[in-house]
Order: sequence, then C-alpha cells, then structure tokens
Amino acid sequence: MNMGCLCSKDQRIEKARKESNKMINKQLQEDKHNNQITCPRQLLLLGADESGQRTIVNQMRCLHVERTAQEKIHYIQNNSKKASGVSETFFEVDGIHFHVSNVRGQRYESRKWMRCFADVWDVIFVVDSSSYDMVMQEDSQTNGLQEALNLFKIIWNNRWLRTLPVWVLLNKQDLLAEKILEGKSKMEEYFPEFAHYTMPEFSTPVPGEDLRVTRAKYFIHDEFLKISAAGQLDERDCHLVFTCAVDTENIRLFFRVLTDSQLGRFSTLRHLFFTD
Ligand SMILES: Nc1nc2c(ncn2[C@@H]2O[C@H](COP(=O)(O)OP(=O)(O)OP(=O)(O)O)[C@@H](O)[C@H]2O)c(=O)[nH]1
Repeated sequence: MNMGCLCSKDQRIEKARKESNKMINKQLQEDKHNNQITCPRQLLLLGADESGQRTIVNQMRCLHVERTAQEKIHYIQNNSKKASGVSETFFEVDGIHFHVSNVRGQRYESRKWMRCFADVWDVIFVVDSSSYDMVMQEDSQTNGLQEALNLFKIIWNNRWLRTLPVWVLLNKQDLLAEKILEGKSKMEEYFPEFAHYTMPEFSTPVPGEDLRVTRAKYFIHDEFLKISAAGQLDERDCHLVFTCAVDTENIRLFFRVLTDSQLGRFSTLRHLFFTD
C-alpha cells in the first residue's frame, strides 16, 4: 500500500515536472517568436555621398512600409558643407520589424555616432560604382570611388562595428555598365592597376553582359575585398553584392536575402547577388 502510494506520488511529481517543462519550453518558443516579431533588427546604412543610401531607404519604404513606416531625423551639428545626422526608418517585412539608421556625414562625425549603435545586427555600406571617374563635391578633388574605399576602410576597421557582418552594396551597376561601354572614361586612367587586372576564376558574367563590364565590376569588387581581407584575424562576414538601387525588384530581392540570413536561413536567392 505504502509502496503504491510512494510510486503514485513519484509519478505525480514526475508528471508535474514534465508538464512544467513543457510549459516552460512553450513559453520560451513564444518569447522567441514574439521577440523576432517585436524586437526590431537594427541595420546601419552607411556610404559616401550620392552613393544611393536614400534611394535604398525609399525603396524599402515603398516596398514594405506604407502602413508601418515612421521616420525620425536627428541632426548633428557639423562644419562640413553637407548636413549630417541620423535618419531612422522603421518597417516590417514578413512579420519581422526592421529599424534602419542612415548616418549622413559619416567621415566627419564618426566618433560622435559610432558608439550609439550597440544593437546593430548588420552594416550596409553603399558604393557608387560608377564614381571611378568623378570627384567628390566636398573638395572637388578626391576621386569618388577612392573616397568610398577610404571610408569603407575606416568603417570596416572601426572598433565599435568590428564584430558585425557587413554588406557592401556595389551600387549603380547600370551607370557603371553605361560608362564602360561608352568607352570615354577608361578605368585605367583613374586606377592604373586596372590595366593589369585579371578577373578571379569564380567571376561569372551575368547572361548577356559584356566582358568589359564584368571585368570592371570585379575590379571594384576586389578592391573592397582586399580591404576586408587585410589583417583579418577572426571570422567575419563581408558580403559584396552588385546592386542597382533604382530597380525596385533588385532591392526587394536583396532585402529578402538579408532577411533570410538574419533568420539563419539559406536563401535560394543568394545566387542572384553573391559572387562567392
Ligand atoms: N541609375 C542609377 N541611379 C541611382 C542608383 N542609386 C541611386 N541613384 C541616383 O543617384 C542619386 C543619389 O542617390 P541618393 O539615394 O540620394 O544618394 P545618397 O547616398 O542618399 O546621397 P547623400 O544624400 O549625398 O548622402 C539620385 O539621383 C538617385 O536616383 C542606381 O543604382 N542607378
């Protein structure tokens, strides 16, 4: 009788323990799910002037926002000719909330804002790939692409951002292709090393793409790759992506790949962007 009682008491305890475990696990799952939905993923959007940052934000807003987007702008005092500050956009994709912080005037104010981004998930760095023959408005002297490379180096090596994955959007591919095919502005006149550049084996032209365009875009790609690879000790993701921000579909697909990567999913759309 006693034995029976003890046994059923043990069984009751065991049953209660299992139920409690089940409830805890269920709660954990729900919290995880709610967290994914309500806790915004913060993206830090950076790049040199005129690279296409605002266009990308606008595309995201048009695509996903309408109902959910809000925008806040904080201005930072500075002495440069252009306004600088942080504009923040909030929107939702597939139930996941995003928070994009777009920093203007990064080169001059970086010390002021870098440490404000403790919760950033990814850095998106936008490049005007067609600026290889242009000078910066700021000083009418510095080559546009060289300025983007210099700024990327600062951002890649910044200690506040050192652990974060970086997506380099080699933007304005349409304008780059136009310039290269036009033949008036030769890349080697601005970047002499281009004359001896050979493409990596994995570089595959987009169907129908002229090989001169493929070579130019991979040259730029490799210049950024060199910076991300130099002196790197720990594993850190640097994804180089060819984009055209005025093409809504292109930005939509990029965003889907980014969302998949943040959710730890392998994106079937990767091949549309990735060069590795
Ligand atoms: N053809 C083409 N034009 C682009 C592309 N991306 C941006 N643009 C244009 O380039 C210009 C500058 O783009 P913005 O989005 O304002 O660039 P930004 O980086 O926000 O510029 P700042 O305000 O100077 O920081 C605009 O006229 C855009 O329409 C692209 O991929 N292709």
